[in-house]
Amino acid sequence: MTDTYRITLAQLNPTVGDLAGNAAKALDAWRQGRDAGAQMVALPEMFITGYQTQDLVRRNAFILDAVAAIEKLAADCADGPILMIGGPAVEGVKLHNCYYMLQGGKIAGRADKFFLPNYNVFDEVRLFSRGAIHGPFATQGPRIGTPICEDAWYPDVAEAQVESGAEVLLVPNGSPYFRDKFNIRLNNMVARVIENDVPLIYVNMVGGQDDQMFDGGSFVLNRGGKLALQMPIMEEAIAHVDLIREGGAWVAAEGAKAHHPDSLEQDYRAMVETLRDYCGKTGFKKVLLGLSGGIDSAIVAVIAADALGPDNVRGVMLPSKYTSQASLDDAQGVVDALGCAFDTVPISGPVDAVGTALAPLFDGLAPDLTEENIQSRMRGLLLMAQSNKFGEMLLTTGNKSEVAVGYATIYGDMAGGYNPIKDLYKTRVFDICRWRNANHRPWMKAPAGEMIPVSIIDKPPSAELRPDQRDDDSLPPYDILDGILTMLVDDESSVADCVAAGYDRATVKKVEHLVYISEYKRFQSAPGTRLSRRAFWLDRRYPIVNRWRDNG
Ligand SMILES: Nc1ncnc2c1ncn2[C@@H]1O[C@H](COP(=O)(O)OP(=O)(O)OC[C@H]2O[C@@H]([n+]3cccc(C(=O)O)c3)[C@H](O)[C@@H]2O)[C@@H](O)[C@H]1O
Ligand SMILES: Nc1ncnc2c1ncn2[C@@H]1O[C@H](COP(=O)(O)OP(=O)(O)OP(=O)(O)O)[C@@H](O)[C@H]1O
Ligand SMILES: NC(=O)CC[C@H](N)C(=O)O
Repeated sequence: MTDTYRITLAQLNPTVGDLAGNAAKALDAWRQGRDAGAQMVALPEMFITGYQTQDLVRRNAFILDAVAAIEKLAADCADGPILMIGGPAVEGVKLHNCYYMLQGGKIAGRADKFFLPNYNVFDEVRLFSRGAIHGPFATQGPRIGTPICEDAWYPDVAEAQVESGAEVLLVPNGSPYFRDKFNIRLNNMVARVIENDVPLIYVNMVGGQDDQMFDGGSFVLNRGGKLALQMPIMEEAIAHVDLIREGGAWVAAEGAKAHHPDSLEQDYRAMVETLRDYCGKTGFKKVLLGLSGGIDSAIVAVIAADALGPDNVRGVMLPSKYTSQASLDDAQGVVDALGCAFDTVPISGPVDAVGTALAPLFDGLAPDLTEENIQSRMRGLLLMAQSNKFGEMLLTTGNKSEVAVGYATIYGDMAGGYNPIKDLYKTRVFDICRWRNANHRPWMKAPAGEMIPVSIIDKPPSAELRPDQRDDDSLPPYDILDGILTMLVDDESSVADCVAAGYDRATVKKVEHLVYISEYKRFQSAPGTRLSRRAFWLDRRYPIVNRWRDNG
């Protein structure tokens, strides 16, 4: 028995399915821990496979490969600290989400997850079986209980482990970001510490996976709930925590406490990091986007340049006869500030050609939305042609307000592979633009300063698909629209609740209707960064065919 015990916390970014790559990262962290004199190195939940695996983890061959990668890792780490790593395991016909202890060249133990989250973005009951609550792991230092992520959000698992002798809790996590989630995590972990009177070590994963951002922010709490160490958010980090036995109980030595930025900065960084990881992990080095001179495409260009570097972003202006000089100037202003490439491809010729092709069929019919949408679809076609030719992924630029009410053209401006602002309401797009113009951080690859010209922020939003068009011709003003959407979508409020909050009933009913009838568009839309706990895709799953309306 020793009276001090060093644990290395490895807040790292795995890639789903990259078993060899994830094992190499784990081995590197283990070496860093060994070189720092640690007795244990702790990685997050399901690190060997990456997270979330979704149905990939139901494939037998994948599970066998993952377990083989863990066994190889055990052999590679035979001589030195214990390695703790998350991964799947099969027990009879049951599949478990587990935390493995690798020691002495082999798998020395395994704890299975008890509480399987099955809400919002999680479907773990579909994937895994509940395990039995596992007792603490014996070490040369403290006995360590390991509730796995959701296990630590309820009292039962930690309590059972401490009752059976755990002196420290080590919680491996795959906990994805939504705005202000850190405090929810902290409150839950403080509760476990107070209930059980033991220190708690919380190790979270970091990095983007499809829509989700795993935001790291690992930490250590001492008895009484006092913060002993806090790691940075949204970046890889390694930290060592020394546990010291004092009067029969273990105490974590005070360590560095990284600053956590405010929610605007966290949202912005989540959009940058998820786009960076989406491109990096799928193999894209470059992106392109239609740059209209409007605010949505401007902020997406800046996010992309911060994620990939301005050299890897290309803006394309596709003017029509309705495009104003101000829009041309504003689009130019964004690329000048960012220093990224810019091309212009006028659409009037191909739009006229489509009109000519359809003229015999449309003869005698008045122009309407059909012709407006052809412009948008022509832009989608021309942008996708460039994506094919140059290997650049097309970004799509619809904000959450537009995505919610279907204010976008299917197969037109909805064309594209990833949408970083999909979960950002229009009113918050303005806040984010002002924030980025005034702030710069080392993780941003684009220059500091005013990347979004003030003229873009100040002008009324317009799709410019007909003369003098403005978004508020078709939609309520964005402050009202976003207020209603926040209630209907994010808070799941009733129509009556919205009216009680002061919104006009007819406007609420119109917005409700638009949300329901645009489900088919969202079903066919690009994935995008999740920033809230009600992002479109996994948090909110509605039928496409649906005649019910709230008449309250
Ligand atoms: N449930 C359902 N399942 C499958 N398909 C369904 C459907 N309901 C309608 N549809 C189909 O969808 C079509 C209507 O959708 P869609 O073609 O998108 O056209 P639609 O939604 O009617 O018009 C596009 C709207 O987006 C606005 N907008 C805003 C900002 C930018 C842009 C831009 O393009 O740059 C556009 C534009 O002003 C207009 O209000 C219909 O032709 C119908 O066939
Ligand atoms: N003239 C254009 N040139 C290039 N792309 C365009 C043009 N017009 C529209 N697009 C593309 O279609 C998208 C949707 O247009 P929309 O008008 O909704 O957005 P925006 O112009 O960026 O912002 P805002 O809504 O504030 O005007 C744009 O973000 C852009 O990617
Ligand atoms: N992986 C998990 O069990 C995640 C669930 C957990 N409550 C979280 O989001 O932090």
